[in-house]
Amino acid sequence: MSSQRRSIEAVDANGDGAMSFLADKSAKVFVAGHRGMVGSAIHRKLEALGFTNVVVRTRAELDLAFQPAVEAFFDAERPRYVILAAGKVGGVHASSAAPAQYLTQNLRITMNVVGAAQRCGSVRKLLVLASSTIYPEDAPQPMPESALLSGPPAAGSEWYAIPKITGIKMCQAYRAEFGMDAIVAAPNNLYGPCDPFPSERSHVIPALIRRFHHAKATGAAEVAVWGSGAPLREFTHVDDIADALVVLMDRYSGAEHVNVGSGSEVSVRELAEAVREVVGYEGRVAWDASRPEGVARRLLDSSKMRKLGWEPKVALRDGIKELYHIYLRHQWDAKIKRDLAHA
Ligand SMILES: NC(=O)C1=CN([C@@H]2O[C@H](COP(=O)(O)OP(=O)(O)OC[C@H]3O[C@@H](n4cnc5c(N)ncnc54)[C@H](OP(=O)(O)O)[C@@H]3O)[C@@H](O)[C@H]2O)C=CC1
Ligand SMILES: C[C@H]1O[C@H](OP(=O)(O)OP(=O)(O)OC[C@H]2O[C@@H](n3cnc4c(=O)[nH]c(N)nc43)[C@H](O)[C@@H]2O)[C@@H](O)[C@@H](O)C1=O
Repeated sequence: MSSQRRSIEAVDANGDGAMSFLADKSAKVFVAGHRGMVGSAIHRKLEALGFTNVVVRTRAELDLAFQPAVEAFFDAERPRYVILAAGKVGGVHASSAAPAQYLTQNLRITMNVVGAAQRCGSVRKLLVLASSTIYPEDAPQPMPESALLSGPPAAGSEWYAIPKITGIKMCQAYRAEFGMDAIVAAPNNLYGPCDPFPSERSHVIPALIRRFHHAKATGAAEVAVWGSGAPLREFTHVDDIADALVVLMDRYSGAEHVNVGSGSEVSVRELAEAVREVVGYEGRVAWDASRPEGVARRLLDSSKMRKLGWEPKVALRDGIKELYHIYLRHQWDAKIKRDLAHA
């Protein structure tokens, strides 16, 4: 069967005769974190697929770190499916700069959502987002799912990685004790629309787009990029992740988490060169060794995800071009707002 055909066909994933996710488009689906990069991509994807009852809440409406509110929400809404894409997320510098917030916010959100989903009794399937940072720095590359807990996560990333590992273990525990169909996806570095562009805490791609654009606009002779340029990373576009999450919701039911990565690895140096070219900046790149370098390599073994019929579609350069256009549109909108305010 072709992967295209598999990707649109609804199957009985659990083998229990219950309707599959893709055949259940009028069921209530709660997407937690729908304004974020992953949450907005899955929200768009579900709407495009024809899901008619997707429930969302902003953080102001529902603080997922506050247990009584989360339980009241689940009791009132009684969703059939839940995708947990909310959390405190940031680039290489962010979690070590705010370790208490990363550890406690992410633990609270995961515990509250998984716990309330089980307690309310309506949830047929729950998907939690982990991350490739769960693996030890010396894991074999590409990293298989079995490398989990074969050593501690990289120093500095533990504040973010430990709640992610806890999420995997919670899903396994709830599956074992309550028979809950709780699954976990572990993506590698993601990029795409709704990845914020601010400076210090952002991920590398929006940070570089912003910096190269500013240098081009001001005629700066060089742009500083963090570290040595040597680290290797695997980037996956969020629209591809949204496809993968739908495949998992529809076809996967197992205690082990599932890696999701594009399989295309680039060095930070190659990435910076690609962003420089897309933006059209003609100056120099200067490597700033005083800024965080991150782990040397982080490539996922995504063969399990591929076997489920998922293939990434967005090439990195196309994704960077799309993001640069979004950035330019934001700049233009901001300029119009400023001009109107002063008119
Ligand atoms: N980005 C990446 O490269 C990767 C991400 N992941 C995982 O994917 C998931 C989504 O990440 P991503 O989309 O990038 O993150 P974003 O920061 O883009 O989005 C996270 C969302 O969670 C919401 N949120 C945070 N705290 C709360 C809270 N207390 N109550 C309600 N909502 C809250 C945020 O709301 P608000 O906008 O109001 O702050 C935001 O909408 C996370 O679990 C992350 O760990 C995994 C691998 C890589
Ligand atoms: C899977 C995992 O992915 C993310 O982990 P990360 O790889 O640390 O992400 P990053 O985008 O911050 O850095 C990637 C590389 O890029 C280099 N780099 C150069 N110049 C800048 C720069 O200006 N900013 C940033 N942030 N990095 C830079 C930086 O030194 C590093 O080598 C987590 O945020 C997390 O969300 C997650 O789950």
